[in-house]
Amino acid sequence: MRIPGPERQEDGGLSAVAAAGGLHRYQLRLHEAYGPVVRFQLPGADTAVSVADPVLLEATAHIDTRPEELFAFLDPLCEAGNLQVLPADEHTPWRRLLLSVLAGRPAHERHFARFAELARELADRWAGQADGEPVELQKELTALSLRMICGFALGGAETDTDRVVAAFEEVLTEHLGRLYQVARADPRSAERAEAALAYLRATVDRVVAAHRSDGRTDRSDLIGALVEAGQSPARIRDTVMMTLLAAHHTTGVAVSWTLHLLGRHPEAADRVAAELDQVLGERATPDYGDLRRLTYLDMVLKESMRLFPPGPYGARETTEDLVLGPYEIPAGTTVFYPFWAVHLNPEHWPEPERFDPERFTPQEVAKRPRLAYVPFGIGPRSCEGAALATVEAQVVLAVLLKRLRFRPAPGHEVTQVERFVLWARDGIRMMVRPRDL
Ligand code: HEM
Repeated sequence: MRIPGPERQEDGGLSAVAAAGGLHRYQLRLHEAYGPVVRFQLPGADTAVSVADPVLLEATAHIDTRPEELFAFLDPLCEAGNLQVLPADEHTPWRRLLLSVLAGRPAHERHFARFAELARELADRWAGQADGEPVELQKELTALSLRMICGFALGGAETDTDRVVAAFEEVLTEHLGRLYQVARADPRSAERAEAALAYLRATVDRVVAAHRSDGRTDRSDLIGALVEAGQSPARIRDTVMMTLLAAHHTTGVAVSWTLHLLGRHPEAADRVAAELDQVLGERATPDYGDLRRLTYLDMVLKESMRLFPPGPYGARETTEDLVLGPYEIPAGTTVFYPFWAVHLNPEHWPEPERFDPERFTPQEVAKRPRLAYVPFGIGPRSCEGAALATVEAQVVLAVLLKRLRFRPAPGHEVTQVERFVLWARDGIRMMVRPRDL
């Protein structure tokens, strides 16, 4: 059966996306009009097939190839081949290695105290915020998660975290600016980004050299694991760069969207605060072992990533013919993953726009198909950092919400824009006050 979809447009689909108010709204409209499988013009990829039904998605979950053209903007950040589009035979061992560190409890436990300390410093600063002055959550929380992941990936002692953070920001401003065709304020931005990238690579090389000379490594050490597995110096540099890139915006925005939602749902914020009081007592910060007892906080975080998935899309390329329900998809097709639209599919999420953490009780989760909720993507190219990101987000939320209360800044409108991550166009400004006041 022929896959339904709109007529082809001369401009490659750009004006249709713009007229809908962005790719997400366009996806919602397409799926409403044509059903769960839609053929459409995806800017940058000619034709793609979008799948918004979690049961049909299962038939794509094994695909291990991404379309190269959609990820070409990351080429300049990799020296040994773009990690997002590595061929499957190279990707599989690399993924296994990353998972052995990022998903492992030893790494989470080892870095936990530092994560909590960084969150506490931010809570201290916000607690002292002048009365009536809002804070900008998105900027501060993405900066916080960059600090966390720098410490995680590069270790502490020999690395100047402030300088690494500043260098990474330079690289990001230039390369994301190119992607989104945003004019850079600094005419020397490209030159500075090149120098910053060289500095970051040299920093990784120094950490690698230190590992080689002292020969010790354990399962909590990313660079140690890469060195031990015999990865080339260029691949190690690329992996650190990609980890910083994948980790900091996503985790920071997950926390800021969660606080945004709690600010608009005081009854849920009260319940989170009561849970924190019960689990932590007088303690200001959780231990690693406390996290699994913060069940309501976890439900809130999940509901937030359903409504505002930090990574709203994914894509694959079929390497063989595929049957999707009544449709046949030939090899070489771009399959577009509209994770955000999947999260709003009314068949599995009644009143999909409503914030309701109760959707994530174990009983409710068991009623839904596995792929109805996919904030970390699908299959062999899904996010290797999912477990680490969850620990980071939980500890930051626990520390902030034990101490502080957030409410919307009067007159500030929060507007979503789809970038590399789901971003708030003008930031997320909120009023913060200590809970005991
Ligand atoms: C809340 C935070 C995060 C969210 C929502 C998120 C989400 C995602 C999504 C949607 C993808 C694409 C998956 C797909 O195509 O199926 C992805 C890929 C990836 N993420 Fe995350 N991520 C987060 C944090 C992190 C962290 C902390 C790290 C590393 C420490 C990380 C490392 C990666 C890597 C390396 C990939 C590429 C996967 C591959 O090609 O094998 N992410 N992430």
